[in-house]
Parts: sequence; C-alpha cells; structure tokens
Amino acid sequence: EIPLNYGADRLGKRYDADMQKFRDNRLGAFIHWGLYAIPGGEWNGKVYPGAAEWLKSWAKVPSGEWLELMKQWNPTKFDARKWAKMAKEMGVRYVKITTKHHEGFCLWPSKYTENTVANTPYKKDLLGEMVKAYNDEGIDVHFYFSVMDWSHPDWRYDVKTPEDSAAFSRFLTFTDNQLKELATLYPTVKDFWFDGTWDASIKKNGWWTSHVERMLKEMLPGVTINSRLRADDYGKRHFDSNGHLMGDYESGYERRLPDPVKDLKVTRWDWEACMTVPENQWGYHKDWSLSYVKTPVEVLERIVHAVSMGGNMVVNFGPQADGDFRSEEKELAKSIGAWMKKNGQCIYGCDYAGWEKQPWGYYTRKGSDVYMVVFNCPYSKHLTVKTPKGTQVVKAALLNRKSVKVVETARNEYNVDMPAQEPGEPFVIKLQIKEAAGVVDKYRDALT
Ligand SMILES: COc1ccc([C@@H]2N[C@@H](C)[C@@H](O)[C@H]2O)cc1
Repeated sequence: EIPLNYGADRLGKRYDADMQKFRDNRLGAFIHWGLYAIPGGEWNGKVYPGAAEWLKSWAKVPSGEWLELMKQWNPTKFDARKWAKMAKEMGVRYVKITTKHHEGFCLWPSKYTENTVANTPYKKDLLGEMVKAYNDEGIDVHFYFSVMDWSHPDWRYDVKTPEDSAAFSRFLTFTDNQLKELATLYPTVKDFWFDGTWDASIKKNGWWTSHVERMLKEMLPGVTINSRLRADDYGKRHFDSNGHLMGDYESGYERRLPDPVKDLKVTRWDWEACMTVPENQWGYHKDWSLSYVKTPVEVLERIVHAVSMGGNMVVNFGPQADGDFRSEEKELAKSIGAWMKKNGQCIYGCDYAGWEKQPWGYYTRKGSDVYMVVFNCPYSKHLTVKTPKGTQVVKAALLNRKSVKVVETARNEYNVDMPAQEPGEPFVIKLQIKEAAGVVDKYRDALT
C-alpha cells in the first residue's frame, strides 16, 4: 500500500449505533431550496432546460446580479410543520437540506457572510425551523453543503499563483467557520453531505478534506460524512490511492444506480444514492414538461433497487420560492407513502440478500427474513427463486396476508406462485427460509 497522510481513516463499514441508524433509515428526501427557486429556470425571458439550481451558470449571471434575488426571498407559504408532515407521510426517515448550494446563499443566518436568509425580507432562520420541525416528527436531518461557493471572492477553481493560495486559504478558513457554525447551532444534525468538491483547488488540498471530517466528528460524535468530501494526498476522490473508501459511505450514485449483477462490489461498503424526479432538476424549475418526469412506480423501483444492493436512496424535492411544493411532488410523496405504509418492512432496516437477481424484481433481507419485491409479472405465473447452496425456501406469503404456493423445481430452485388476484401495484412476498449447512439434496447433475 502507498503511505498516505490523508487517505481513509478507517477500513470497512462502521457498525456503531449512529451508522446503523443511517443504514436502517434507508429512505430519505432531498430538499434543494435556494434563490434559484425564484427564477425557476428562466432568466431575462429565456427558459433554460438545464438544472434550475445551475441557472446562474447557464445564463452567465454575475454574482452581484444573482444575489439581488435576495430582495425577493420571502416564502410566505413556508410552514416547516407542513413540510415535516409531508415527509412523515411519505415514510422518509431522514431529510437532507441544502444549507448552502453553489450560489452561496445560506438558509441559516451565518455570521461569516452577508448572503444569508437574515438579509432577506423573510429574515428568520429557515434552517432552524426545518431542523426543529423534522426532528419533532422523528425524522433525522442531514446537511447538504456545497464547498464551491460562486459568490465568495476567495473561491478558486484551481490554485496556481501565490495570490490564489492566499485567497483559497482564506476561503478554507471561511468554510471551516461556516461548518463549525452549523455543527454548533444545529447539534441534532446527523450527517454532512458535501458537494462542489471536484475542482483542482480541492484536489490539491486533500489535507483540508481530512481535517473537515475529523473536525466534524470531534464536534458531533457519530455524525456521518459522505465520500464526496474527501480527496487524499494525491487528489484521489471518494476512494483513496489504496482503493479504500473515504468518509462513511459512498456518494457517487447521483441520478444513476449500480447494476444489480455487474456491480455487486458495492455491497461491500455503505453507499447512498440520490435521484431527481425529472431527468435532471434538483432546484425548482417552472417547466417540468422539458424532460421526462418519473412516475411514482419508477421512483419506487429505484428505492427498492438501492436497498436490494445495500444502499440508501434519497428522493429529491425542489420547493417553490413561496415555500409550497408543486402538485407533482405532493402527489409523489403521498403515493410513495401509501406503498411504504403497506410494504415498508421490506425497506427499513433491510439489506442485500445475497441471492441471484431475478427478472421479476428485487430481493431485500433483514436477518432470516427474505423479501421478494415484485415489479414485473411473468406469463408463467411463477416467480423463479434461486437460493444459495444449503438454503431452502420453506414458506412464502404476501406481506401480512395469505400464503402463496412454493414448489421446488430443481436444486436450490423454486417456483413461487403469483398471488391469485393481480395486485395492480408492485407487491411483496415474504419468504421463510432454512439455511442448513450440509443439506443432502436429491438432484443429480447430467454427465456431459
Ligand atoms: C457538473 O455536474 C454537476 C451535477 C450536479 C451537481 C449538483 N449535485 C446535486 C446533488 C445537485 O445539488 C446538483 O446541483 C453539481 C455538478
């Protein structure tokens, strides 16, 4: 191995209670809320189809002009308790909030910059209201924090000159101060999810990313940190130069998921995916007709896919400037929530089952309970189940409902019957299994 000063602090998964809770939560929601919600993808009469929270970049708006939007920031319909109720109803166990996105506008009254909610007509500490409301509903709060800050004069994409070094050093101190402020003002925060860390300036300062992880873990024992923060001595990100995951969970699956057959390596570490409902909109965009909008079942399939491979899924919401949510997002939350109310036991606290993926859907597992989450119904009316050597399927039943027939068809192969009535939505079959070492089987392989 290459000797590193700023590589992974730990090998293998964390198994402390805080990490176990992070893992058991499984389903989260992202809240992307900032000045970008005001223009909603349109600038000077032109609608930009790109991600709405990047409008400043698409329309090449100078920082000074962009920050003028602060004068219009007044979410009169914002009600943190309503937001928390909506999250509760959806069945999310945690919410990741953009404390500061690339635009540099802070949802909390930071004393290290003028670009905060305190200097808007709204005035109050939005982040504080959200943290309290979510926590009151028993929902964990995670902080999204963009290191890249387009509005800070000392931000640098790269550090090439002595002036760059001096400026960026001031920038890192500014960022340290903001992070300490967040950890001090909101000590119930359970996680920091860093973004905006891909530029050369950060890659050349891997030491600082290691310092941030250690600083936050000292201030908030048990807090989790995403791999995206981290760069090692050689600028390697997420995984250090020895291939070890940095931070507590991999955070590279953004709007994509590992392949259930080819990418089984991800089951060796913790990871969290995040997804948008349109093809690529995190912040509020006024026109969702510009790209495909996923149906609730398509969102649900991604949630189950992630859990089936030992990961978490965070579904994104981009609240409107007025503090209300668009109807598509309200309906999505209701729909996912209704399904989770019936079937959540195949998600919460579940993990990779270690069984061979089948075309009808995904397995998840909790201890000796294996769940089949069915998205695709075969014309054979049988759901093929292939178990690892020495594992037998004893019984199968629709969740909390009647059993379905299981027929052994070959060594470690079974036909599990489809339910008599078409469920009309993805459904879950709970398997009772027997894992006996040295099971004698009656099957003979052909001599070929
Ligand atoms: C250059 O590509 C991107 C794509 C997305 C992002 C941000 N990460 C997501 C979680 C959103 O915050 C998006 O703005 C940043 C850079």
